[in-house]
Amino acid sequence: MASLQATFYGHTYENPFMNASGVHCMDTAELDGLATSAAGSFVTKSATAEGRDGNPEPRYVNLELGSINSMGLPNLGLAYYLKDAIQRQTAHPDKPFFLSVASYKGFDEYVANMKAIQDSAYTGLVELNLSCPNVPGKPQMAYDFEDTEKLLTEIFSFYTKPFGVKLPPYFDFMHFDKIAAVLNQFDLKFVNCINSVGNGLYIDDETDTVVIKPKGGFGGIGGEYVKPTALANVRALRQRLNPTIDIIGTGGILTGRDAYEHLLCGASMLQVGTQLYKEGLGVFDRLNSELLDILVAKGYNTIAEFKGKLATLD
Ligand SMILES: O=C1NC(=O)NC(C(=O)O)N1
Repeated sequence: MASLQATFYGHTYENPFMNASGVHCMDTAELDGLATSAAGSFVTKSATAEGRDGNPEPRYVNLELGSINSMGLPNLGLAYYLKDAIQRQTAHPDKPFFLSVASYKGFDEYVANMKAIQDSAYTGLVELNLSCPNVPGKPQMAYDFEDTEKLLTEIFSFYTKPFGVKLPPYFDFMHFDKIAAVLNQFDLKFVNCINSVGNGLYIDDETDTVVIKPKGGFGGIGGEYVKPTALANVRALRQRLNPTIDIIGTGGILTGRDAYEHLLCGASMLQVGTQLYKEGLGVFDRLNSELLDILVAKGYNTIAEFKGKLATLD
């Protein structure tokens, strides 16, 4: 009997599907919706030290082939998500989830946020977001290899709980090599590839105008547009990272086939952003059904039978 069970950091999830941070995860009510949906797990909106309104609207637009966003890390603040997470881990110890952490101010805030989690009663997984492309004037941490190494060195000097990092897309083998060489030095539990493809531009064909307000219309791109880049990053990082570091595949998952391809490239868990925004929580019922149909059609009983087994033409 085919099963979509996914093992990740010592827990067996009913299926590999989750939301992508930022979608349907702003507050306790939205998180409760994810927790009772067909998703195997879920992640919170990236928290900064203080709550933030984020960038001016319009700041998210659905497009025919995906989405563009420049939210600017709107969130209710780390203390809110920590309180929710501690209540949640106590009420449902059998349903682990991910707490996403970012930084508005840069290096020092990343450290302070991780110190706050280390000193808290939260014992679950953390997704350290090193790749928000939408804070005006702030570079994406993970595009600075030296700073990323410095930050992880500082965090691992005090942080003893399990965590992983959310990466931006890379587009050059030299960059795949460099980020993997940095990450392989640390006891990371996972890497999430990819965050949105940063600073794209979409023009409205009736008004000849950009469609989002922040940064003159520049925003992170998600959806069908990004699947080839997402698959490449999952595959390249899987080929380069220590096997102890799992991979979460994010980017361009609209169908069971897209999910299957991310798994072929080596992903263990799968995050859905744009299509969850467009379709709502029912997307998880559909994706589970479509992915299961693919396993059955191919004669697989488990994901392990094909995970990471993308064939090449050599
Ligand atoms: O990491 C992020 N990626 C995005 O595409 N958008 C959000 C945001 O702007 O808050 N953050």
